This record gives sequence, structure tokens and C-alpha cells, in this order.
Amino acid sequence: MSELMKNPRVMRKVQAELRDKLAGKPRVTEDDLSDLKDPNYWDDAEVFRLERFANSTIDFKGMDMEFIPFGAGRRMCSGLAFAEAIIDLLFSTLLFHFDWELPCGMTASELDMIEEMALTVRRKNDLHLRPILRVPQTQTSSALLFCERAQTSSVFLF
Ligand code: HEM
Repeated sequence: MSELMKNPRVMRKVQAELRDKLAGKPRVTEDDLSDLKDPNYWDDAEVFRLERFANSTIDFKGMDMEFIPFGAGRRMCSGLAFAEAIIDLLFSTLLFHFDWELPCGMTASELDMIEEMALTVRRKNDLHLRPILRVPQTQTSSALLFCERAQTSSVFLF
């Protein structure tokens, strides 16, 4: 907002674009902004399709501006290397050893995806899952111990 106030030309441009697009509407809703990932850069921009990154040369470390999960520039995430290592290890461990079920016969289409805006965007409601052990461990890891303990109480809070 500070930058927009300092640059009235940009402020006017953004406002004109919004007012043109939302002409006649009483307020802005999330649906009105659904094309903010830009379909010029992403096929099916609104679809969760992890494969899109499999053979991609797009850099997520702040070099390619269409994809900056850790931000970019001087104030970008200083935990990037740590997060990258931990998330790969954690998710690979969870997905390798366990299948995952929604509780009480709930289907994927019934799963609520409501988000809550805070310092970061997160799920509004906890994700309750049931882990089913498929590949038992041969060595103890803390992630597995956690899941195995959760498995005994049948519901896993994520
Ligand atoms: C998936 C995991 C993570 C994501 C997606 C993420 C994302 C981000 C983003 C988008 C920013 C703001 C960057 C900007 O303003 O341009 C940020 C800042 C920051 N992150 Fe992360 N982050 C993650 C994990 C972590 C971890 C594990 C740590 C610490 C161990 C960490 C420490 C920080 C710090 C200290 C900043 C502030 C940097 C500054 O303002 O100079 N982050 N992060």
C-alpha cells in the first residue's frame, strides 16, 4: 500500500483495472480474483497438478517470478534450505510408509478446503486423517513414531 501511495500512476492503473472488471458488483469476492494465477504462464492455473513441476525448469528460489513460494529478493525466506530438506523428508516418509484415509467414510469431494488468512494462509479447520501402515520401518524415525502413536488412536491430526 505504501508503494501504491508513492506511485499514483500505478494506483490509478490497478484501481481502473479492478473497477472495470468488477463493474456493477457491490463488493470484491475471492471468485472475482480467480484468474490471478496467470493462465498466460500456467496451464489450468486453478487445478492442483503437481506434475506440472516434474520436468519444469522453473526455479522456486526467487528467480522466476511466476512461482515464488519462498518470496524473492532481499527479504525472501531465510529458512528455504531448511524447509526444503525437512519437507521432502517428512512428506516422503509419510507417503512411503502409510496410506491415508479420511475419517468416517468421508469422500475427497466432501473435504473442506476453507483457508484462514493470518501471517500465512493455513487451513481453517484441522485435517483429520487415518494413517494405515503399508511399509513398516526397519529403523526408528521420529515422524514414524508419531504416526504409529496416532494410528493407535485411529485419528491423526495434521
Ligand atoms: C514450506 C515452508 C516455508 C515457506 C513456504 C516459507 C515462505 C516464506 C515467505 C513467502 C516469506 C516472505 C518472503 C518475502 O517477503 O519475500 C518467508 C520469510 C521468512 N521465513 Fe519462511 N517459509 C517456509 C519455512 C521457513 C522455515 C522452516 C524457516 C526457519 C527455520 C523460515 C524462516 C523465515 C524467516 C526468518 C523469514 C523472514 C525473512 C526476512 O524478512 O528477512 N521459513 N518465508
